[in-house]
This record gives sequence, C-alpha cells and structure tokens, in this order.
Amino acid sequence: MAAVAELAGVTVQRGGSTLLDNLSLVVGEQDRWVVIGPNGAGKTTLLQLLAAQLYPTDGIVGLLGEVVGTVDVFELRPRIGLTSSALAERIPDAEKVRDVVLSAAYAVVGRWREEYDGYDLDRADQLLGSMRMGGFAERTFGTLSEGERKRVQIARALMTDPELLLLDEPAGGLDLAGREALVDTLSELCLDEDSPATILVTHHVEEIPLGITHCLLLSGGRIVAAGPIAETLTDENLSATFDLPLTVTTDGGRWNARSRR
Ligand SMILES: Nc1ncnc2c1ncn2[C@@H]1O[C@H](COP(=O)(O)OP(=O)(O)OP(=O)(O)O)[C@@H](O)[C@H]1O
Repeated sequence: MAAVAELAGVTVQRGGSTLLDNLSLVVGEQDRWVVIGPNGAGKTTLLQLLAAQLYPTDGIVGLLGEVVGTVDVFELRPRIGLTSSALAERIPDAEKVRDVVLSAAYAVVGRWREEYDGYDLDRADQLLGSMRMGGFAERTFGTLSEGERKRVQIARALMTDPELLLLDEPAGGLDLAGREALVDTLSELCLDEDSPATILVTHHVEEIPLGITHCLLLSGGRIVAAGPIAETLTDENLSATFDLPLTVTTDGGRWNARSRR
C-alpha cells in the first residue's frame, strides 16, 4: 500500500521551544487516523506539517510522493484538504455557502472574480448535499450555526478531490446533538473506501467516528503510542497521554473514556 504521508525523525522548534520531537509516522492511502492529545501536545503543529504549511526544523516530511522543501508547495496544497478553526475564521461572514466550497478549487478564501464552470458548481452542490447542507447553498456563512459551518468546511476540504484529508477538531464546540450528527457524517466518510486517507485531530475519544483505523497519541510533542486503533487506544496508553488514570471502553465502534479516580 502506497504511503500518502511519511514523517521520518521530524522535529519542529519555534521560539526556543520544541513543538514536535523526533516524530516518525507512515500514513497509508486507505488509513483513517485519529490524533489525540492534551492541549499543547503539538496536534495542530503536526497537521500544519502534513498540510505543507510548515517546514520541519529537522527530519523529512514526505507527502503524496514528494519531499516537502524540494517541491512547489502551491502544487502540493490543492491535493490536501484541510479544515481548521484558523481557516474558518478567515471566511467572510457575507460569503455565500456555495462560494465557500467553490473557492477551494482556487485555494482562496473569499470569492474574487474567479470563473467557475458547470462541473465545479455541480461538485460543490453535490458535496454540500453529502454533508447534509443541500438547502443552504444560497445562505451566507455568517448566518450558519457552528455545526452547519463545520459541515460546509468539510465540503470545502473535499472540493479539490484531495488525496489526504486533514480535520482539526471537526466537532469542537458542538453541542451533543450536533456532535453526534457530525460523527455520523464523518463515519460515512471514513467507512467509504473511495474517501481519501484521513487524519482527524480531537481531544475526545467520544468524537472518534466509525471507520477510523489507526490512532496516534501525542503528548508534549512526542508520540506516546501509534498504530492500529484497537491495539493503541488502551487504558495504559491514554492514561500516559493525559497523565491521568483512565479507563477506555468501546461499544459498537464508538469510544468512551473516564477517570479511574
Ligand atoms: N511560534 C511558536 N513559538 C513557541 N511556541 C509555540 C509556537 N507555536 C505554538 N507553540 C507551542 O507549541 C505547543 C504545541 O501547539 P499546538 O497548537 O500544536 O498544540 P495542540 O496539541 O494543537 O493544542 P490544542 O489542543 O490546545 O489546540 C503549544 O505549547 C504552543 O504554545
């Protein structure tokens, strides 16, 4: 199976701090990874590396058969779909929902004199439909609820038919019903073998969708454990990650964690 992303001995240092410390990881094209870790663990930094938005201080980042630093990142980036709160904040409130999705084809936020063809329009509408946002294409982004915004961002991330999909806390800030609805949608995406390799960051094991195959536990910029989820997401590994005695349970493919104190 071809590797979509390959990190070898990757270290990231900023302002005298080590954000990621000697990370090695291989992501295959059928893999669906969840990255879990406490605040400040380095999860967003890892996604920035995988999105070709950040260069490592040391080590090698291989993405889609290319080595970051030796290729034009502007050719690499459209092949990678990314959702993050930082990106969402750049979307103008007045932007039409359909345009939020369409403008991904040009790697811009905010529609500006681009000409889109019928294929792009059809694809944007089809993706909004698959994210259960079919009736919202003419609404403006600023009028959407938090859960609706998250769905639009995922549709946008899929617009370029990426080979790697990166989702940074896709369910962050949602209420229980919103979270469950989004986890259902993400489960459909992860279970679909035609979906791209996916890496999803979360703080909460309850937000892990069905279809996730691998788990990376990160703490203090280091890998605590990484591998197939059933072997990796254990009491021992999760407790070490959060420095707290935790019990992990799984039921019907969904996960739960609670303190043993
Ligand atoms: N430019 C920088 N200079 C110094 N430290 C930085 C810089 N950018 C980020 N950091 C630190 O790097 C660490 C990792 O940050 P990162 O955003 O990757 O963590 P995270 O796991 O995504 O956290 P959270 O769950 O809170 O979003 C944090 O302690 C952060 O304060």
